Amino acid sequence: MRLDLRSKSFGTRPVLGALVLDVAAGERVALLGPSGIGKTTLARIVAGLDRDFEGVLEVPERLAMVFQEPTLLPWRTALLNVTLPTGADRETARRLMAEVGLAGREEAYPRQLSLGQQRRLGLARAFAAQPQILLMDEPFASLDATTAARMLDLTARLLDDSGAGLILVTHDPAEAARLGARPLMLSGSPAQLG
Ligand SMILES: Nc1ncnc2c1ncn2[C@@H]1O[C@H](COP(=O)(O)OP(=O)(O)OP(=O)(O)O)[C@@H](O)[C@H]1O
Repeated sequence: MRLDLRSKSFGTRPVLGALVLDVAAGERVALLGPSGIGKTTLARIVAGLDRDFEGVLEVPERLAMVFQEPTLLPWRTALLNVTLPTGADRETARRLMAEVGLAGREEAYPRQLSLGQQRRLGLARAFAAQPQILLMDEPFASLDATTAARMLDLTARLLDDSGAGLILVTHDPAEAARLGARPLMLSGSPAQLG
């Protein structure tokens, strides 16, 4: 994917200046930088969730996004939370649920799952979409250390198996290193990323 951003503002307030973000197929990059610098804004632009910017965006057909909040459908079972938004078949969904340690919980509703389990379900859903690029915005924040480490390991394995590229928004350079993601630092000045 490639984003040639000229500028991004919220109303009259400029948030991001000119930058180029270039991510080759299968490549993993991490967007790092201080709070408020615009990491989430940049990820939302790449995801197609924010089209109100000046610039040119080229993305592959299949993108998946994992947020800090799992954003599951509360009135659907865990299995349907994987199949419905992605179009994946039930077998694929079961296999991915098993890979993230949720075998046997297919018929559970999100509220019956712990936060860590909901996050893992969100991860299974993301990979069920067979993304060419996975976008993750602080996906390991507010998890206890053991759960976060487990999620990181799972993410690394699923990325290895699928060959998907990664754009990770994080505060933590160690997370980027664990996932083999090239660190890209957002700073206040015009940037060339990639
Ligand atoms: N919908 C919005 N409307 C107006 N301003 C916004 C909106 N979303 C973000 N901003 C502002 O844009 C700037 C960048 O926010 P963004 O969330 O992208 O930063 P971030 O680097 O991801 O921060 P953090 O690491 O704290 O999540 C901030 O000053 C924020 O207040």
